[in-house]
Amino acid sequence: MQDPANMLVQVQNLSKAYRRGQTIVSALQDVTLGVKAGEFCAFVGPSGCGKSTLLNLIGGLDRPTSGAIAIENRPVTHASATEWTRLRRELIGIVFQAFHLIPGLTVGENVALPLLLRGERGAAVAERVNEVLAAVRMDRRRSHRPGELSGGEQQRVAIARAIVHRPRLVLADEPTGNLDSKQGADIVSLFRTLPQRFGHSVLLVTHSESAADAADYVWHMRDGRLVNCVRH
Ligand SMILES: Nc1ncnc2c1ncn2[C@@H]1O[C@H](COP(=O)(O)OP(=O)(O)OP(=O)(O)O)[C@@H](O)[C@H]1O
Repeated sequence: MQDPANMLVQVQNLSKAYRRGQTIVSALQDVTLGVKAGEFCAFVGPSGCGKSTLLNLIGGLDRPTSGAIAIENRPVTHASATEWTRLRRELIGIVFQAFHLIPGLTVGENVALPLLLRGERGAAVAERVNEVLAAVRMDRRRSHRPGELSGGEQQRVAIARAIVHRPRLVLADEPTGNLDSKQGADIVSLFRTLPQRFGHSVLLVTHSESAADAADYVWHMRDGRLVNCVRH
């Protein structure tokens, strides 16, 4: 058994069922796992096996049917929507397949948003935005709008936005799904190297074998369950 004190994320017997008309869909069944600070963990498995459901539960974007989640040893299973918003502002960054940048804002303004939402202002915001944009090699595009960037560049900006508030945990759901293989490999290498510099953990949901290969370990999922774990 792993020492709970070392765990950034602890998931215990987590299950999620959805009602679809008269039937109950069991999306996640009895999942237990722990993630340590700084670890890069990938989840792979066939479509519909519950990967996004698991990530959404850990990020508070959905609620479990049963089981428990703790982040930094804080029980968050029954956190309210407001508490989850605060937790995400403090501790969690999320990267989606579809980038979700705000088209009317510049790259710099998009990346600054999580800091502004926390009430931060002034030179410290500009400095931090510059630091993370440089880390994803997008500092020269600070004044561009998302529509002027390639998909890979937009995803690099989305990663900068996800780490700007120094989260302990970054959740990424199919972040290379809209990219060609070269851009995808670039994004995966950022997920590999950024934790070494910024110290966060990464949980990555992917269909890509090569993306999963970059992780410290890979959980294979099937029918809502974790079936085995491969360490690299
Ligand atoms: N909001 C919902 N309402 C009903 N069923 C849902 C809902 N969200 C997910 N499901 C079902 O739960 C199961 C797991 O879905 P999930 O999206 O977690 O799988 P996945 O492994 O991420 O799939 P993919 O690789 O295709 O994204 C699927 O059968 C899906 O149809």
